[in-house]
Amino acid sequence: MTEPIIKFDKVIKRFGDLTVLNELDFEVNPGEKVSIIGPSGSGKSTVLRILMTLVNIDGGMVSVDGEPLWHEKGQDGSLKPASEAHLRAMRMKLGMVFQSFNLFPHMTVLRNITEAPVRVLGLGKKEASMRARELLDLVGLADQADKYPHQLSGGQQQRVGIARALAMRPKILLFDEPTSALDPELVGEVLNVIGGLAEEHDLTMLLVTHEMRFAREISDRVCFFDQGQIREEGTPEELFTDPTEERTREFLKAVID
Ligand SMILES: Nc1ncnc2c1ncn2[C@@H]1O[C@H](COP(=O)(O)OP(=O)(O)OP(=O)(O)O)[C@@H](O)[C@H]1O
Repeated sequence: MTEPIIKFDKVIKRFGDLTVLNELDFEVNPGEKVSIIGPSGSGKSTVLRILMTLVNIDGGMVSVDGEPLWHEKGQDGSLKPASEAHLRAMRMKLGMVFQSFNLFPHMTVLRNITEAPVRVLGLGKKEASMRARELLDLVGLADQADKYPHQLSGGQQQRVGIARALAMRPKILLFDEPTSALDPELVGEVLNVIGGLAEEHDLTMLLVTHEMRFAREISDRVCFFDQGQIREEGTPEELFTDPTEERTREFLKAVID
């Protein structure tokens, strides 16, 4: 059996009195494209933030690529909280595309993409530029390398965000509502790029989205989150056409109608 590349085992996350993840069990297999859907506040983005090591967990265990993420083995073999060095090493396995692009405003498009590979991976500038240009080509922006983010549309900026995440060659790519900050007419171009990646790459993809039609098209599996747990999951066909849970039906009716 394939080992999951992402595994949440009874994970608890609280913010003060609010329990956001309530003993969450969740797995993603290598190469799988999984969408997380669900009502606002159900903990979807928190799952991504935990994976990016932006927020710590309060209980349970998260593993990425077979290794504990928030823990590491001490000399006596027991698990202790992860050191900064362990978190940094684990973070390299993941890339994230943010809702608000998060590009460096004072750097050109090319430099936005080469910066981390040069600084973090130690790539030569020439090689990093060559790879960045290939990635810009992949996202349809080969002719925008020397522009600054403010000279691009939101859709173009988000495509640079995708190229920038890919430049670090992550095993897993996370998308946090990648189109929700865009004007409606710019959503399609970003979804096309993500859809193309999903089709052509063996990259593992985990996507939090409100775009139901898109989740349906690109996902191998869709998970419906509710109150910090997976209420229902299945193939897009199963979940969207014939959900078994009343709560899933209500949610889909509200967002699709
Ligand atoms: N840093 C934080 N401090 C306090 N509360 C937080 C923090 N981050 C998230 N929360 C709360 O945790 C809950 C879950 O947040 P999360 O962003 O994971 O929800 P979501 O399902 O992604 O929602 P949405 O679809 O609205 O983005 C929300 O009630 C949110 O207000």
